[in-house]
Amino acid sequence: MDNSNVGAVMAIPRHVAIIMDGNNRWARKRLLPGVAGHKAGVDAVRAVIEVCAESGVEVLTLFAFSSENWQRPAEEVGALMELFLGALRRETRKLDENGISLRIIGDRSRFHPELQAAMREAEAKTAGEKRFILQIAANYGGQWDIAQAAQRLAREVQGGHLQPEDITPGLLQSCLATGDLPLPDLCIRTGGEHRVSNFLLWQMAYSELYFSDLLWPDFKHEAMRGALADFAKRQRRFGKTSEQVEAEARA
Ligand SMILES: CC(C)=CCC/C(C)=C/CC/C(C)=C/CC/C(C)=C\CC/C(C)=C\CC/C(C)=C\CC/C(C)=C\CC/C(C)=C\CC/C(C)=C\CC/C(C)=C\CC/C(C)=C\COP(=O)(O)OP(=O)(O)O
Ligand SMILES: O=P(O)(O)OP(=O)(O)O
Ligand SMILES: [Mg+2]
Repeated sequence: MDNSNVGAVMAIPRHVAIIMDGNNRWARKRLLPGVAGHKAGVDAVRAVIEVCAESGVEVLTLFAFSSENWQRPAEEVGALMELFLGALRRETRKLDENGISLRIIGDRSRFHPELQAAMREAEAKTAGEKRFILQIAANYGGQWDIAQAAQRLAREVQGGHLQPEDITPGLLQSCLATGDLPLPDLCIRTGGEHRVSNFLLWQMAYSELYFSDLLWPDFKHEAMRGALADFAKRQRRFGKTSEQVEAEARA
């Protein structure tokens, strides 16, 4: 499977994925409740959308809530759900007016019906040919994504529409929640931890990883531009040698 894409040549990532970590620590440092950190994090969301859209990035995927985050205290989970609902109600029109299409990936069945309805409405309102796709991962887990793709394929085999040997990495990839989008070229994690926490496990096979010690609410325009500049300096080899990649660039 060819995992390379145009972004590799132009040095602008087509798809940026971000683990927005460090909101609670940001709040604690200010003696504020954790939810104040999540609220402050929404401004950083706005800043990275602006920088990515103006830089020519096509897809931005933000990890807003993992399949493991249900284990947090009930008050925090409740506050996050309120924040999601508020953002959907407040920001959908602005997204549409700015040529941004919203998509939500993850298992929605566990969300309150009101939140599920707001998600569907926001997606419908912003659907269509857009310059930029904002993808929010909510109740998302990379392991869940691979399992749901396997289930879809198993149903096809069971129905007699597919042979087991037809299941290739490319076919499985097309059944992931991000199936029709380019793979993430750049994956950023803020908050100083160096792990992927069950984010886009399959899709990150060849992503460039960028770790920032900044806590998410502090990751604004300048920090995002710094991450893009760092990406532009990297040589992506996809298994080849430097010499091969350089020769291809000259050709
Ligand atoms: C288009 C184009 C090309 C234009 C060019 C011109 C140009 C520049 C245009 C600019 C466009 C412009 C003006 C943009 C402005 C932006 C705009 C129009 C709107 C802003 C939109 C906005 C604020 C939000 C949009 C989202 C939305 C409408 C709704 C989605 C609702 C939803 C489901 C989620 C919302 C996400 C959100 C807003 C907040 C979530 C809270 C947050 C910040 C982070 C949560 C952090 C958390 C709970 C965990 C951390 C990360 C994680 C999920 C897991 C890993 O961490 P964890 O700690 O669990 O790991 P360990 O246990 O330690 O391992
Ligand atoms: O963004 P969060 O809630 O994961 O914060 P922290 O990592 O500081 O606990
Ligand atoms: Mg965290």
